[in-house]
Amino acid sequence: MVSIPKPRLPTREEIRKYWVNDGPKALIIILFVAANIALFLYKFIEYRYERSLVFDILGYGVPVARGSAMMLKFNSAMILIPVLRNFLSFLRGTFLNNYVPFDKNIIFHRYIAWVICLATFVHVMAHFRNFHVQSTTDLADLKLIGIQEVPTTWGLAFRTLAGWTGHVLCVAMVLMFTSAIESIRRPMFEIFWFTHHLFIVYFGLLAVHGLRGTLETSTTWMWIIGPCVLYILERIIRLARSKQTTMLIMAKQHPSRTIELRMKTERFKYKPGQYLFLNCPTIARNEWHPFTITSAPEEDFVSCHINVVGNWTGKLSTLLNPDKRLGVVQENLLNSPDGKPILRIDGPFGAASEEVFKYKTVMLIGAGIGVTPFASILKHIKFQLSKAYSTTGNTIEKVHFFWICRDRSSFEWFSGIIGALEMDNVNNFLEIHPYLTGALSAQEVRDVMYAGGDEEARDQITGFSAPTQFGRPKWTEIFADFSQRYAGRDVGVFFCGPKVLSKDLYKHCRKFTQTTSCRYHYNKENF
Ligand SMILES: Cc1cc2nc3c(=O)[nH]c(=O)nc-3n(C[C@H](O)[C@H](O)[C@H](O)COP(=O)(O)OP(=O)(O)OC[C@H]3O[C@@H](n4cnc5c(N)ncnc54)[C@H](O)[C@@H]3O)c2cc1C
Ligand code: HEM
Repeated sequence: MVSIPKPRLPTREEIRKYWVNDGPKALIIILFVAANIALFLYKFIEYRYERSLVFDILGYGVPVARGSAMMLKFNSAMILIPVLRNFLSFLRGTFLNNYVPFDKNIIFHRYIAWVICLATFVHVMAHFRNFHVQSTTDLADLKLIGIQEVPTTWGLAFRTLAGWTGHVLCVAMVLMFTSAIESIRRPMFEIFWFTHHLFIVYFGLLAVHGLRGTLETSTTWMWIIGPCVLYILERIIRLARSKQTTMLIMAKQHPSRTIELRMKTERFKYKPGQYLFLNCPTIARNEWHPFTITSAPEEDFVSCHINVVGNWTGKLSTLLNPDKRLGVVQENLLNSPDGKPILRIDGPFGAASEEVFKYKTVMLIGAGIGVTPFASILKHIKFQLSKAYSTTGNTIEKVHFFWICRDRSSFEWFSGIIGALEMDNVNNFLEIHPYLTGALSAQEVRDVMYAGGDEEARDQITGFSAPTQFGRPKWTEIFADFSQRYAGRDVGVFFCGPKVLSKDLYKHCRKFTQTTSCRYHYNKENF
């Protein structure tokens, strides 16, 4: 006979392990859902039971429309918070960072948006029912609830402030939502970006939508004014920063379609792992693209490494390197040939990789250009090492750096920094694990086979003393090994690269946190 285990409460250790990767997000979602249910019920109950005269005359349409409107006010106030980049970067520096998963901001923004979508649907359906009921109710009954004439359905839908603004709001939302779904946003980012600015229409119309309400005075503006003011401040800060002069001190073309930019701008203070937005007015006046900062705060310039993948990055590469040369292609440039500033910078902004310094043991996993956040972090550690690392407050004891590249040339731009770190490897703090996932060309195979002399001690692909492994990392074996080495410890896992690999790593972190005494804290960045 199969025995069914008795249900039991989770132990403190089980809760602790669950909390490691899923706790903060789950808690916020529970609070968010509870707040929505509570707000809906609060208004629903008021119009169903306390103002029952309205209910007796117009039926369920009113309490449902009021309940969903309450949700819309709350969620419209909330939706701006996760996109206040400067505000969130500030909050990351406070105690809240221990409880709030700030790097999941866009996920929350999307969740809130979909709740808005659901509440809008319910609200619109309930109002269409109301319009029908109102247009077929006796005037004497309508007068009891303050309505002075029997309206038509058409009149209610299009000739009232709430009616026409509601319809325009729906059209704006359909455009915003359809252009924001991943299959449109990824390949047509600009279309998404410009359509998304219909949020200005959204907030403008939302503020006035209920102003001529017959049943109660509209309070929507009170809900949204705070976040809107914060958002306007955010845009003012971005604008002010973008006006600062930026000098392109060097542009260097690397072999792997990567262009390195070294810039100097006024008052630009950042932490390792942060990112910035770049704008090139010659290419597009209003287009800002995010790039991770690859220099360390100790350096006297700000650098980014840009993979040429599409329209904007392609145009930037052509502007800076029209002859497609390798090496340094521009120096000390302030303006483009058309006289406009060559580059404008907005930032810095906080990212998941900033959290690296919270852990003693970390796994940094960079795939392809996803290695950029770790460039700044590793360089920063190198600078700290050279000035008595242990006294600076940084506590990292062990860094496992997994670097996964498809071709040999992709190792080129960053290998100098890693090589230098390897030489300076105090207490063996850095272990490098290079992986080459693509095949070598015939020439590369010859180079590797016939290289000799002193070079033999070093890996022929990367130049590191750690040998390059061919193929993809075997994560199950790696995690099993680390779980023994770091038993009982908290290990920060930081990944930047493609989504599929991110999902795989996340699964491994969860599984090995649940099944071993090692606690893996997963953090990711997706470009
Ligand atoms: C936080 C962050 C840090 C990044 N760091 C780096 C880096 O260090 N090096 C690097 O090479 N790339 C980085 N990227 C990716 C880089 O922003 C895009 O490759 C670049 O914007 C592509 O623009 P495009 O017009 O040439 O390509 P497109 O063909 O238009 O787009 C290629 C991809 O980039 C995305 N994308 C396009 N425009 C934007 C934009 N304005 N904002 C966000 N995503 C966009 C698209 O969704 C698409 O997936 C980062 C992205 C993010 C979000
Ligand atoms: C009523 C609905 C929505 C409103 C009012 C809204 C509002 C905003 C605002 C104000 C921004 C910030 C723009 C900036 O500062 O540069 C933004 C960004 C963004 N929104 Fe929305 N949005 C809505 C719906 C959605 C939906 C449905 C999705 C996706 C499914 C989405 C995905 C995004 C993304 C990916 C960003 C970019 C964030 C970043 O990179 O900083 N939004 N949105």
